[in-house]
Amino acid sequence: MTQTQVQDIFNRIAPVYDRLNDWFSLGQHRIWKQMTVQWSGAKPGSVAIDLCCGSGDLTRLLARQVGPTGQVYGVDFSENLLAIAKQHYTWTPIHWLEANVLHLPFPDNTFHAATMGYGLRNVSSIPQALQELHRILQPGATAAILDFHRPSQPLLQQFQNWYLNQIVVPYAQQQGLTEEYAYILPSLQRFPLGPQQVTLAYQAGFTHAVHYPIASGMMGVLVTTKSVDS
Ligand SMILES: C/C(=C\Cc1cc(O)c2ccccc2c1O)CCC[C@H](C)CCC[C@H](C)CCCC(C)C
Ligand SMILES: C[S@@+](CC[C@H](N)C(=O)[O-])C[C@H]1O[C@@H](n2cnc3c(N)ncnc32)[C@H](O)[C@@H]1O
Repeated sequence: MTQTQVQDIFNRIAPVYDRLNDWFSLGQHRIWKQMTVQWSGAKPGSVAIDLCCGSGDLTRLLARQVGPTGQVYGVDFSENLLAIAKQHYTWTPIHWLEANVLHLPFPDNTFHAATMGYGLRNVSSIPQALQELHRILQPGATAAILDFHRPSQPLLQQFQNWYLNQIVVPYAQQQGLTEEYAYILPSLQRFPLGPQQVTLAYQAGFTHAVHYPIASGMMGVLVTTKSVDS
């Protein structure tokens, strides 16, 4: 799928994106995103960035974590999802940026922490995204990258496939978004498993990387740190 096709998918689902995420995950995605913020190591006063921020719910959790003395940037190339993100008020001002995370307009070694929620599986080049992420992080900084994951247990794999095909897609079809949500399962099947994500992080220059399966292995968080000697 090309970058433009991905951009079009998210521009089209923008009006229902948050609501369907809450429904389909029974609200659990908010917990998964809070876990991601915790794993990023962001703390009060940090200068942090949320890549592929979409409608900004993870970005707002990051802003709450860094507090009024910190700074947060939310970056996405979906104009329609960013428009939704900008509608929300937050105590900590968030800098919203419409940009491609493969070509970020930030100097090297800028950020104390980074998050990415359900973005890595959707970029056109995972290695390039990880290299750009490594470049903008300060030495010693950590990124936490949340996405789908394929559970190792066959029964859970069958449940995940069934849920996506028999619950998610049919309901999305009622919203006229069949193609958009039918994209999830094949994108998940192409997505590297945890150990492969760790290898990709090391190849991008990170010196520490761990993948944590969550939600019975149906989701996962890659936590990776840039060397203090970078
Ligand atoms: C927030 C979530 C998914 C974000 C998301 C990511 C994508 O790449 C998409 C691509 C195309 C359309 C939409 C998305 C998209 O919304 C995770 C929660 C939403 C999921 C659709 C629900 C998946 C649920 C698990 C497979 C099983 C959960 C079982 C339990 C009932 C919680
Ligand atoms: C599934 S949404 C995730 C949104 C949000 N992070 C969340 O956790 O709900 C994936 C987002 O990645 C964005 N995206 C995909 N590739 C991108 C790229 N190369 N540059 C910027 N944004 C990108 C899409 O526009 C979309 O908003």
